[in-house]
Formats: sequence, C-alpha cells, structure tokens
Amino acid sequence: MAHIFSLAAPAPPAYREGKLSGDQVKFPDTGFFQGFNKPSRLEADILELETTGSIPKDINGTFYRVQPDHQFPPLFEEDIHFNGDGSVSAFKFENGHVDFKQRFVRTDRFKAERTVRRALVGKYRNPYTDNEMVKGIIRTVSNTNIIFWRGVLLATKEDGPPFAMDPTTLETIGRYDFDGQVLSPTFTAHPKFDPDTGEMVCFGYEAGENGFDGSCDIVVYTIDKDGKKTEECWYKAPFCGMIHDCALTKNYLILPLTPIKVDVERMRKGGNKFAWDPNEDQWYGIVPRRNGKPEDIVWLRADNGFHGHVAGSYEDSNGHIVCDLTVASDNVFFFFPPDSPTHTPANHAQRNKLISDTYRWVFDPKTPTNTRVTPARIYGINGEFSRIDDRVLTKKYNHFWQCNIDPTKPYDFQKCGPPAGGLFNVLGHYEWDTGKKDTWWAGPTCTFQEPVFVPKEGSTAEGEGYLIALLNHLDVLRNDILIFDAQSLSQGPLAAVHLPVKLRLGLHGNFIEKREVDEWKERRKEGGEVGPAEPAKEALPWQKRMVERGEFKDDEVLHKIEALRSVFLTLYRIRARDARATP
Ligand SMILES: C=Cc1ccc(O)c(OC)c1
Ligand SMILES: [Fe+2]
Repeated sequence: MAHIFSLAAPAPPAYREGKLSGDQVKFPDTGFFQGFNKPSRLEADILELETTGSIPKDINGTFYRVQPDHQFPPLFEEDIHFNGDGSVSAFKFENGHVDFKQRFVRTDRFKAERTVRRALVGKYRNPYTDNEMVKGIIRTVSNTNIIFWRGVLLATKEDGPPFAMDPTTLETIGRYDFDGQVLSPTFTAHPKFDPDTGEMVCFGYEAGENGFDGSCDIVVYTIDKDGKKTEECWYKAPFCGMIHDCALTKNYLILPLTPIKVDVERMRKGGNKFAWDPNEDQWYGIVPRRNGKPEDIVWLRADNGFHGHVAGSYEDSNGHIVCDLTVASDNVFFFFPPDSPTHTPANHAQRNKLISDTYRWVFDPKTPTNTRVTPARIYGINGEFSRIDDRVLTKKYNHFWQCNIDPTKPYDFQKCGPPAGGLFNVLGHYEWDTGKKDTWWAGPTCTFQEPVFVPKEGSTAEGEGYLIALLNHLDVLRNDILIFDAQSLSQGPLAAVHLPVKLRLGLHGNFIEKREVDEWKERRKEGGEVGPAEPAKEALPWQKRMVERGEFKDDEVLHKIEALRSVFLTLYRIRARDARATP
C-alpha cells in the first residue's frame, strides 16, 4: 500500500545542480540540515520550564545565547550551518523558576527574505552568489554571539555590523552603529569588556571598502562606559585571514590571525569565502589599547594551527602578555578545504583525530614584528569554547571551563548518528595553578554547547559560582540546561531544566544579572537618563558609495517589491537627495 504521503506524481528534486529550484519548501538533504541539525525556525515563549532538582534561588538573571537557524531553504544545496539566520534564546532565571523565549534577529537580510518568502542571499560571505535583488544589502545573519551593552543586546557576526535587540522582549531594534560612531563594514562577534574601566574593545577585519573585498584592513575601536568612542585605529594584516576572537590585557589587544584565507577571485567564481592554507603560520597581532598608530602593530608567528577561542589574558610582572587559547592541530572548518588538494579532515573519523589543546603563549610586546614564537605551556586537554569568570578578564586568573572531547568514552552511534557539531561529551573545569582536571561526562547520547559562568551573589572570589550549559540529547532531539557548582563539575549537575523542543547548535552566550538588566531598563526608558537605544539612521559608507557609483543596476526590480523598499529606504533617501543636488 502506498504511504499516506505518497503524491500523485513523484516530487521533483528541490535542488538542481546544487541550486534551489521549483516551488517546494524543502531543506537540503545534507548533513548540515539533518538529524540534530534539522532546521527548527521556532519562535516561542514558554513560561515555567520543567525542572529536576532545585534551581539555585540565587541565580537571578538571563542566560542569552544565539544559534544559526536558516529561515528558508538556502539558495545553494551545499550551504553551511554558519550561514543560518541568527536566532536568540533567553532563559530567564528568577527565584528558582526558569522561563524561555526565542526570537530571530530581524536583520536587513531576514526582512528582505521574509518579504519574498524565500532565500535571496547566497553563500556564506560571498555576495557574488546573491540574487540581484539584494545587491548592496547588509548580508549578515548576526548568528555568532549575543552580548549585553549599555542596556541592549547586540547580536553579532564578524561579517557585518551588530543588530540591537531589546533584552526583555527580544524585539529587534535595528542595526546598531553606536550612535553613528562605528561605521566599519565588519564588526567582531567577540568584543571584550574591561571589568575595571567598563570599556568595550572591539575590532573588524576585512574592514576595508565593503567588507567583502579581501582587504587586509583591521580596525580597532574602544567605546567607553558612557558609550563614547575614544579610540579608533586602522592596521594592516599580513594576509586576509580569519580573526575570530581576541584577547584583552590592561594595555594591549591581541588578534589571533588564523591561516584560513579569503580569495576574491575564488568568490567571484562562486566558490568558498575561505580556504585553509596548511602551509601558512598562525599569527598574533599585538596592538596598544591607548593611542595606537597604524605602524604600532607587532605580528608574531608560530607553526600552522587553527585558533579556537580565548580563555583569559593578562600582563605578568615582566610586562609580558599571557594569552591562553585553544589551537587545533588541523583545519576545524572542513567545509573550507585548501585550494590545492592537500589534506583536510574530511570525514568524522579524521575529524575526531584533530586535537584542540589549550595553549599558553607569553608574548613580549617589545619583540620585533615577524618574529617566530613557541608556546610557553600546553595544558594537555582536548576541547573548545573556553570560558572564564569574566570579572578577571585582563587580570592574572586561575580557573577556566570548556567543552571537551573524550573519545575513550562510549558513544551511541546507532541512536545518535555522527555527533552533530563535534563530540563535546564532557564539560571540564581547569586550574592553571594546580593543573587540576575536574570533568563530568554527559553519557553516550549527549553533548554540550558552550557553558557560561555565573558568579555567586555576594561573592567576589574568582570562580565562585555556577556553570550553566546546554545539553544536546542527540538521540531524542531535545535539549536540557544543566547547572553545576563551577568548581566541582565531577560531582554532577545540581539541577536540570528541560526544554520540550530541540534547539539548534548554537555558538555563544552570556549570562546577565537581573539587576543589570533592570537598571539599564530604567536608564533607557523614554525620558530616562540615557534614553532609548537608537538604530542606525544612515546607510553604511560602503553602501552610500555603491549608490554614488550607480551600482544598483537592477534598481527597477527593487521598486517592484514594495516591502523590500523599507529595507533600502535609507539608500533611496540618499539617492533622492543626490538627485536633487545634481542640477
Ligand atoms: C566559530 C566560529 C565562527 C566563525 C565565523 C562565523 O561566521 C561563525 O558563524 C557562526 C562562527
Ligand atoms: Fe566565537
């Protein structure tokens, strides 16, 4: 008997020659869109999540995190997870109760695509693969980090500007340019916050012209605690490679440049944004935090490796920079293989051989540029997504936490398939001073997402508090949140929060105290001390230049799509103004 869903005629393929075709709404039948990686697209509110054990009553605040989740089937069948629309989850902890909220970030791209109910933007950071209709649009999906800055959430991705959201409602306020002060085409997903000064130090790479021209320009900004930009300096990188995270000390910002490279020619041909270069060094750019000049950047280099995330960083008593981060032994981004047919871990077995240890580098900032360096210490663990007690950022610290891979533990491949997002089956707590390894294994059907550290109310001691992490149930396609005593993970979770649904594999998150959200709400109210956060009022300089050069060749199409007009409104205004100015 035919299956109940059998059609009168066989369904045509949703993708032809790798491109979306026809009118079915169907995601690709590839690893990035199957099993635990299946798109969710859920926007929801759940009051009073189910729990096991008692949630510590002194956790009062919200755990925000962001995940990529394609709103529509991608234009290209081979699309990757990192190209999915940013979807922000908020877990509000209050007096032992937990509420859930999840919303997409309404980026310009999201709004444009929603208007036409299909994907218009093409491959990851490759505008040459876009539908003509969205030429000149800000393409970012804001899917990598969600940070709290002066009363707003900023959803960030390193290929574009941040988008601001309301921390309570998760409504998108709009593109955020720090009241017109930050106009670079790109902005890091990992700004750093100085706990002593309240400053935000941030940067953009591939920041020249339009943010997709393979430029070696890096811009570094400091925004002070009152929201005023106090530093801006432009530097040059030795090549256009990825600078994903950064490390902050009292006097320096360190920029790890990973040997995964942009090639605009490859992009023009419709190829990948990045290619791994197994013959290139890993580099560290060191810049001063105050009064930096373009020539001040010092580049240090070491043997090839793939940078993960930074744990802590500080200056020691010799004025040397201690910089701790994970560095993997091979190309973590298997979806960006080398141009030449050299080795890149292609299948799961090969990828599981990849080791990502935690490295301690000690840099003398007075070293001549281009000097080769070697690590000072290697911890002897395999993991990623390191976190610290953020109150000790820029200071000598002891504790860090991360997701770990323990391949000696059993994994139920039969029930779970390949471990989506990597086999992070262990959560670890480590101490530099003692070399301690305090770990907890999640079992054969579970993996972790990035944890956050929550300081214990009333305690200022480093590392005294809780560790909160999302648990993936790869067998039953559901998530929990586990809450640990941050300094004794091995005793197991204190409590668990259960979601009735599956989240997606997210990137980063942060815990914000209720007190802080409430204080800023007061300041940001209409007529308050600071007033409501304002979205960007003008197009970015690169967009204005495109209009000036008359590069919107398919202008007519844009005019036909009513709602798309609102996305391009600013650009139209500029064009109209320019037209009036031309005699
Ligand atoms: C984990 C790193 C990373 C780097 C670049 C990205 O665009 C990204 O998107 C989610 C993630
Ligand atoms: Fe990151």
